[in-house]
Amino acid sequence: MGLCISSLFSSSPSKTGLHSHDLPSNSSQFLEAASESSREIITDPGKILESPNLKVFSFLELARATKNFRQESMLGEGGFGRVYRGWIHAETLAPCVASSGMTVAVKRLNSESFQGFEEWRTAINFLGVLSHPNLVKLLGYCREDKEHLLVYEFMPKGSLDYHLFKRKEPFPWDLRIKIMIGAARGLAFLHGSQRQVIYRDFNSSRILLDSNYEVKISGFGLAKLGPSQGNSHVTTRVMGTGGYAAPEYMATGHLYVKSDVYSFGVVLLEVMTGLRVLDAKRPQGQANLVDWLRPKLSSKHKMNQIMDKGIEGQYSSKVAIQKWDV
Ligand SMILES: Nc1ncnc2c1ncn2[C@@H]1O[C@H](COP(=O)(O)OP(=O)(O)OP(=O)(O)O)[C@@H](O)[C@H]1O
Repeated sequence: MGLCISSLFSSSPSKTGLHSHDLPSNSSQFLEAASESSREIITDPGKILESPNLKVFSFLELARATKNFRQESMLGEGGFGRVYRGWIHAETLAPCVASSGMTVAVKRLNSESFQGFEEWRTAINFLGVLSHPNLVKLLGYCREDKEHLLVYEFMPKGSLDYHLFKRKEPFPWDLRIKIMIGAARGLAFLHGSQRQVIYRDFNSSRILLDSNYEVKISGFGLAKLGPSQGNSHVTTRVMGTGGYAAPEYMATGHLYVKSDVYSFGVVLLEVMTGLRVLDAKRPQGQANLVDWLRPKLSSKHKMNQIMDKGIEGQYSSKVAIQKWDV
């Protein structure tokens, strides 16, 4: 499988984490106040595996596991393929009948897409060796003729963007906080290895949730190894999701570890306001959440105004403002 990524990491990847000086000021304040995390991050149980521990599935096995990729098994659709619910035996990982064994999410990449293939390969290279409670677990993959598939553990509570923007009742504050802490730990693990990993596409649809609303960062199709020694950034084609990508990366193609931290700050803003980063239906001047709200972030009074009205009373406004007080 092309790159041997595991050899590029140190064996103790989780010591540094997200340092406050790496963060946009608001995110930094949030992380310090909300997670009290430095001690916990040091004992983070993430690890880099010596070699990938992935099952190679046949296409037939995955067709069986997903009931032949039928419509009712579909969980969602991304830019490069569809994701299906499937069932495999928990120990042997062999396909089994629906509702027995363990549920998995099977991503079937569009066979004609070169970018889809690149994302498939990158996801295997990184998730094959990176193991952390806040990163989604890749169980295996399949490559047969033009077919490229990935088999992930199933995340029953869906994605953060669903809970923030699509469900009817407001998503509770305590879960929002819990999720941002989990996401920060996942990113801290990626950033903490000697040869850092830049996730590059951090956004609220990439934050998947297990049955206890524990975060599993998914995707990894755009992940990149961080700069080699002595360099501050890697130069690369501009990719990612509009609204979340750091402006200097968009302008120059220079990708920093801090580019992920910028995206974390954008998701944090979505979590605080309950609003999507980009929404052309909002009044003029408000379509881009960051452009609209950035000037308000330094004012305690204005901060109160931008918090999601649906969760009023669920948090102490003093605490919310303190976290943003810069
Ligand atoms: N492990 C999983 N467990 C449960 N549902 C999942 C899982 N992975 C993906 N999904 C569902 O499938 C949908 C599509 O996922 P996918 O990763 O293909 O989309 P994406 O995030 O837009 O990525 P891309 O556009 O890069 O392919 C997600 O929105 C989610 O609802």
